[in-house]
Amino acid sequence: MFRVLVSDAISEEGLAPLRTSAHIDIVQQKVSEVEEQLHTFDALLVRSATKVTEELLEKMTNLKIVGRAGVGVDNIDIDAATKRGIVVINAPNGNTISAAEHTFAMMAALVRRIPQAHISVKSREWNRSAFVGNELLGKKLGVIGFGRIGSEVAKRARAFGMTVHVYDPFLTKERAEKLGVSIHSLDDVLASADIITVHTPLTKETRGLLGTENLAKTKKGVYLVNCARGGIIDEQALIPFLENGHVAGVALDVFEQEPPGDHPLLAFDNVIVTPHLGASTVEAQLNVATQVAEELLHFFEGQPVTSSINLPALSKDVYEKIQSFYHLGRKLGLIASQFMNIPVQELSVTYAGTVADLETTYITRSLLAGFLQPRVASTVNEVNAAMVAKERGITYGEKFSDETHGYANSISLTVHGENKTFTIKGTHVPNYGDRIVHFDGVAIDFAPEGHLLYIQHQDRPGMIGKVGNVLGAHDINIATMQVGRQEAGGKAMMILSLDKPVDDAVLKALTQIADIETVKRLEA
Ligand SMILES: NC(=O)C1=CN([C@@H]2O[C@H](COP(=O)(O)OP(=O)(O)OC[C@H]3O[C@@H](n4cnc5c(N)ncnc54)[C@H](O)[C@@H]3O)[C@@H](O)[C@H]2O)C=CC1
Ligand SMILES: O=C(O)C(=O)COP(=O)(O)O
Repeated sequence: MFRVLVSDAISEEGLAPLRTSAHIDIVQQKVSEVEEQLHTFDALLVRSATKVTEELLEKMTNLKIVGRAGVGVDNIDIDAATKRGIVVINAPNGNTISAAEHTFAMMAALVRRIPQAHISVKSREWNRSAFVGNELLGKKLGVIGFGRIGSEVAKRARAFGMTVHVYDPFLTKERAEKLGVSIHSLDDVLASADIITVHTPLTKETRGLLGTENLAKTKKGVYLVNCARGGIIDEQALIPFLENGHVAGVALDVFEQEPPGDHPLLAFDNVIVTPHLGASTVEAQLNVATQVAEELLHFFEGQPVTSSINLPALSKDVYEKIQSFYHLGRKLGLIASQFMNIPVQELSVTYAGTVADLETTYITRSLLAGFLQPRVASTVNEVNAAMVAKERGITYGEKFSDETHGYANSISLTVHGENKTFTIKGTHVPNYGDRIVHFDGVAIDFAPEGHLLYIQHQDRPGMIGKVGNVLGAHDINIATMQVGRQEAGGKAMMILSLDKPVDDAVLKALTQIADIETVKRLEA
């Protein structure tokens, strides 16, 4: 049973696919109402109200996934989630149109002073001359951040006969041309626009993007719109520009602190506001809830999630192709880590044959996770493997080789430790399974499954019998046994697959057999 905590208001209809699953238990409560149960939840579903802090994640010890039914994830500590191997997903496009339409509605309301006029008429006044506005036709709209919402706002602006000047450092010329807008520097947009609307995420770079210095570069009489995130326009810095009339009006759907309380900006007649309503439509809420609910179902079924913030994107098609290699990678890492149970500095992974053409980032992350898992107490998975490796000073790299040595595909892992280097190579045989075909310089062939025993010995007659005797005396059944050697009479090895794990006494008894040099337990 998977327990899902839904801590913000999320569309009931969108959650329906989760409700129909017999394996999912949904609890709809605020975090503060379930303090005692926080450690029991596998998933957390939020909008922007719940703050998913490191402190909260610390308490949610069983948490595997955070779903954001919306776009902005600035309320989620992504680094803290990643560190704990918690997948973070969002619904990147379910509310785009609603947010763009709200932005446009705010912009129109701002220049025609609709909210002020509305309040006036409701107060039984009829003062037509007090609410003379401006037309949008022919005006220059400056769009800062030209992603999904910014571009939808621009389309609507063009339909209103506006010219659109865009600043987005990541926007290509081709895309801008296709959408009928022109790219400019930030300074040019600031200096030329009659109305400026911001549509970036809130990041270190965009916090305070419209602060004192940049506001001073805007045209006198400029209108500003922020339906993205509070803080992109610096609220404190804005006040003097409103006081001296440099800024003609501001429309805000979002605030640095939500709710803003008794904020000084609210006192200005030409500041119009809504309580973070950009995504608040029936349509958008159904879209985003359905998107995250479907992703959660995939996740719990062990399928890939497509809109993760902290995992490489993986479609179902690609996932199906890499699935076998993903498991092989994990086994290679796991076995190598136990064999090299010493500090290591570097892992080098080489892909050859058909696997080399696939999305190997994911396979490498799985291999890394397998390698790191026996070394760290907390969960290591594809989400946090790279971060954990970095923390432990382990570097890793991928190589691609044309040399297949007769295998249709192979993954080879070389681990560099202080005084030792170890290489293991595996292949996946369709409809048969994973095989380890090279182990520490010796060609061999065994399945990386279950309780394995590695024995390195001198190549002498009778070794197999001696090992069999010791295991038999301890009532340990051998399922399979593979032998390999570098050369006749030289270094040789056995890999045994056993029905149960061996204890220290058995290891000791095996080590005492003459000509046996090393014995290691390997769990795969
Ligand atoms: N008010 C509301 O209810 C809603 C607000 N939002 C917010 O709207 C914003 C935009 O969302 P989307 O368009 O979906 O995101 P997006 O990721 O599609 O677009 C963001 C764009 O900002 C650009 N960008 C990033 N850093 C920049 C910088 N320093 N300067 C200029 N451009 C920069 C990116 O290149 C990208 O094109 C986000 O902050 C999101 O949280 C989204 C939905 C509803
Ligand atoms: O999706 C976003 O980024 C939003 O800002 C919408 O926030 P909400 O889900 O309405 O709390």
